[in-house]
Amino acid sequence: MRIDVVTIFPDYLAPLDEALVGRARRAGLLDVRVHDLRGWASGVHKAVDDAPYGGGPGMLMTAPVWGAALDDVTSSGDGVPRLLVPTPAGAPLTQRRVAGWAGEPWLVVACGRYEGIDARVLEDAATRMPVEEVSLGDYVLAGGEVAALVVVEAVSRLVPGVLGNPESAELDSFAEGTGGLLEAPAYTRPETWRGRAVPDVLRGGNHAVVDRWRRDRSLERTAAVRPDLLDALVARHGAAAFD
Ligand SMILES: O=C(OCc1ccccc1)c1cn[nH]c1
Repeated sequence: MRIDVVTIFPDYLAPLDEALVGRARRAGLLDVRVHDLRGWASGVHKAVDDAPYGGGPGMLMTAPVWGAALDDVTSSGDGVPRLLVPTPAGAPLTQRRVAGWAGEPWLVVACGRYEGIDARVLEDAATRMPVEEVSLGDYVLAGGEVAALVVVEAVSRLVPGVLGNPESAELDSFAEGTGGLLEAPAYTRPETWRGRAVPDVLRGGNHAVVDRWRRDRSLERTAAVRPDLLDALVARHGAAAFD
């Protein structure tokens, strides 16, 4: 899979050289390319922003610069990429969307800064490729770079071969393996730590009992922390959601 990231702060994406994503890049499983948007800005100041029409605070990133950058980046590979744009105004990021993107051959992530990007950029891009605006949550960051790190990491770990043990992705919270519930509490050695013992059921060898115990803890935790997820499960499976 290829992932391109366009940003005015390329060094903000340095963490993609580290750990899981870094290893996958070096193993040739991921082709991640970071581009400095200013490479497509002209003039001595290489301006990428300007004041918003209609007034309002702050500055906007201009269409000519983003248009030129996206033209080059999205025509530099095989086929047509899916363009992802982190923004508070986007649709919520979910594991389901991440899983869909992990099946794509090529993603491009556009990192906004200031108050965002001139609306015509995404309108224009959408005439040539799929474009999705994505929100990490109902808060505002200073720019899209941190969100890009989240999206790249979430997608990368689902790319075949990237995770050492593919089963761990199946048992993530929100994944199908846990039936869309939150993960149960987990334990490792030592068996007792500061007077707290690992639950007996986990130290026995009975896998059916362990699975039941984990499911019950997942249901309890989901009911306590994310009743919305539980409601969705019940809506989908009825009482079987508690099996
Ligand atoms: O702040 C965010 O994106 C960066 C961004 C993009 C455009 C203008 C300002 C900031 C964000 C918040 N939740 N999800 C994404």
